Amino acid sequence: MSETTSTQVDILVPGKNYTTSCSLHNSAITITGTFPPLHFLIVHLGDACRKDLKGTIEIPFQHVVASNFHRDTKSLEIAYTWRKRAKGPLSFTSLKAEVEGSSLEAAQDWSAQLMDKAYEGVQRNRRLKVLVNPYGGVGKAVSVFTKTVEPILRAAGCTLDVVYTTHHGHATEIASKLPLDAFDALLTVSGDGLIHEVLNGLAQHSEPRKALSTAVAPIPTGSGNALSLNLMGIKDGFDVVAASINAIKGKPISVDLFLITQSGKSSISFMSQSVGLMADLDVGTDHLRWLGETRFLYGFLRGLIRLKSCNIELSYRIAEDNKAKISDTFRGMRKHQKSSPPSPPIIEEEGGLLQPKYSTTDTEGWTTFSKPAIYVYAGKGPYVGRDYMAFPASLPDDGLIDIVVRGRSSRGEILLTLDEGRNGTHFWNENVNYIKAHAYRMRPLSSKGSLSIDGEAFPFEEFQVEVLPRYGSLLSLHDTYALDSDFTL
Ligand SMILES: Nc1ncnc2c1ncn2[C@@H]1O[C@H](COP(=O)(O)OP(=O)(O)OP(=O)(O)O)[C@@H](O)[C@H]1O
Repeated sequence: MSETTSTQVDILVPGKNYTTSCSLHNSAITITGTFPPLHFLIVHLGDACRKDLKGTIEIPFQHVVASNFHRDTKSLEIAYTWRKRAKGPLSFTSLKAEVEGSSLEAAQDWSAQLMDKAYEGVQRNRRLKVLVNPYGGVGKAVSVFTKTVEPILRAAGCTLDVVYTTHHGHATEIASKLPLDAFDALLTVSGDGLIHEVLNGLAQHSEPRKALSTAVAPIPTGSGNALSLNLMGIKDGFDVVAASINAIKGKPISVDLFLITQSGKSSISFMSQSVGLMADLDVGTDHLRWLGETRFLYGFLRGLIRLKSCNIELSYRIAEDNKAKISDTFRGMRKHQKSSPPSPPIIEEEGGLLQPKYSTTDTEGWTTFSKPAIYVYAGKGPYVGRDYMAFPASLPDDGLIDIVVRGRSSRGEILLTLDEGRNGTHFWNENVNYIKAHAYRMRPLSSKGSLSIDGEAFPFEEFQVEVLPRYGSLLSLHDTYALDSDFTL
């Protein structure tokens, strides 16, 4: 066991035909005893529930969803998540048993202590607004929600207000009128498209800053689930059980958002903007949602066959474009910044949120990128897909946007970069420019092209982007982006 010095409240639990002993430690409970063969086999292959040869399993507190002791029946029920296979997804289960050898008070106290530890520093019984997109991804959101996610949220004592979206724009309508004090968090059972809608709805709220401070938590059921990957990591990013744990136990973190201005209209982006080859991944593959993530590969290959430079003019308000310096800052922040500093008090801005600070005609202090490019990809959050860490130097709240510009290249070179993109090493590729900026602007120099913002198609027309520092709030179990602990630039 990893912890030995701790609260030791043991309870003997004779189940229907087996006996176990539960103990509280510093970071986990242990259940020791003689298990019936099937239960033994299942439990002991687990990773979250570690084993030893004497028949002891360990359940980290973070995996404990609920513990209830029923005095009338003297029964204890512990609901928790665990992995059947070390690299497999999380499953939700519960252990039910009768308590023996302890007083009612001791058992009650033990169960209460377990709950205190399982929810340390976290508000329990969250009030959740849940938006389920029946249309997203491969169309399984409804059954995933009702069969897998909802039982976990209910077991955790959450109050749910569930809406199944009926049309494009529905989530924006709901978020724009959200009664802000009625909910602790807003869950999207969807892909990134619905999150884009939700954030735009919150920005259109009568109290936009307060509305945007509502913590958002994604349950990944779309074809693009980048936000979930960034919050939960590669291993758990597509795991709806892990995402449910995040929804009930994640802590709010502040993140930067982007304000997009195009043709006098403003909107919010939280993830990325792309033109050129990388926009082809999303734009025009919408009708292939049933393919799941494969639609992005199809879009990429189609773009690669047609390969051409994107005819645009890019300019930006630069913060840094020296890769060594960007890398140094990134490593320093990862090392020292375990959690974001507290958010400043919310002050609603006059004239509403969606007022750009930079005029679109301003040129002073703007740098123009003059070389030809195959694509420009700008955004926040390292992963844009499971196989593509587009912005490896991204930090959730540095007040900057990362801009990646791929210079003119052969198809072979691009394929190689794509492979480098799995772990972000394209950052160092000399044909890749990596810029940290406060704002940028893009002007198409021809009428043909694609612009993708957060995976949605936008008109291929001039637009400007500026960072809204720490305007957004997300739930996270990791305080920052969930990268492998050994990841470095
Ligand atoms: N009932 C509905 N019918 C049709 N479209 C809907 C419905 N509800 C939501 N939508 C739209 O579905 C789109 C895709 O949503 P979502 O992000 O959940 O799925 P996705 O497959 O991951 O898409 P993307 O990869 O583009 O983000 C959103 O733009 C949203 O407006």
